[in-house]
Amino acid sequence: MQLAGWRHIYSGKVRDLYTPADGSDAHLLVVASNRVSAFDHVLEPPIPGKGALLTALSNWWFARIDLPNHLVDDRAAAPEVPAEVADRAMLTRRLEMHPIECVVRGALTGSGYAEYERTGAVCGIELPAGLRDGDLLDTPIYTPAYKAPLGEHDENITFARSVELVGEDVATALRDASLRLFTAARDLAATRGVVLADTKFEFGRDPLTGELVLADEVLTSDSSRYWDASAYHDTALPRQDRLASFDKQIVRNWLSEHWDRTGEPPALPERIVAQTYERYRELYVRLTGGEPPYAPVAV
Ligand SMILES: N#Cc1c(N)ncnc1-c1cnn(Cc2cccc(F)c2)c1
Repeated sequence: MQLAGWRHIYSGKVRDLYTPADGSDAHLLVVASNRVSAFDHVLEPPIPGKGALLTALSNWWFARIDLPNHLVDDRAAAPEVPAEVADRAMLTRRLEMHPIECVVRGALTGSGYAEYERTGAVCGIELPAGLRDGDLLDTPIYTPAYKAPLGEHDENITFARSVELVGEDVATALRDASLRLFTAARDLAATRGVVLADTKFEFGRDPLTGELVLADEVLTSDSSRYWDASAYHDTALPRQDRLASFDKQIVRNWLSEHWDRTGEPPALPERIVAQTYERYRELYVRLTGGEPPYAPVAV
């Protein structure tokens, strides 16, 4: 997408990164698309309103986190944010990003559970035997990953390896901040009937002050797993329903019934698009207590 005053430099599955077209290097524009991904595929069509809703959720969390973050407050000294993306863009300070995905897990699932099944540990952290997919951990664990080159899969590493990569002081600060932020967010989500199972933070160093700065998006359902607490604790439900991702399960269930996982996935029907937006909206309302800033035009 062309944006006046900005040059596109990278597209992830669901977000796009821009640098100022005038060549200045103090800022970046992070634009959340309406794209949705599942099973490592970007799906069609986009979900109208998704980008704006997740940007609002990230901003809501940033405002409640007592750490310096990369959002630009004083926009007078920064390039203008184009109106067409204003509700789904973050104008940020450009940081020297640490090459670590700071993953914190309060429950064992996904790649963490797969590693546990193979080794009995995750990122070198030994866990009790007999844990099952989705089990809550007695205490959250920090399971960092080394950020692979853009577009490749990240590699789970031990804390000791993160020390080798970024030094003892930074590695310790990343771990301690990530565990503290996760625990606070998990406890807040629990009061809203939502289980925060895991999340991923990214941090950078401010080149002007040297301080540790929270970057990227925070605690969105693209960077985190959120489950409905009542379903999660209903042990009579099938496990897949107890661990249903708040926002993507509708899409995953429909694809499981309409795609054999070969070739490209079929386009989502309009009703699945509408139901999926409603799930994003329900998560936003449950967590924040307010309405999201944007509702797609009724079709
Ligand atoms: N945030 C931030 C940030 C910053 N404030 N300063 C320097 N670099 C980054 C930065 C670099 N990669 N990413 C991940 C990313 C985000 C959005 C879209 C993508 F495709 C990829 C973040």
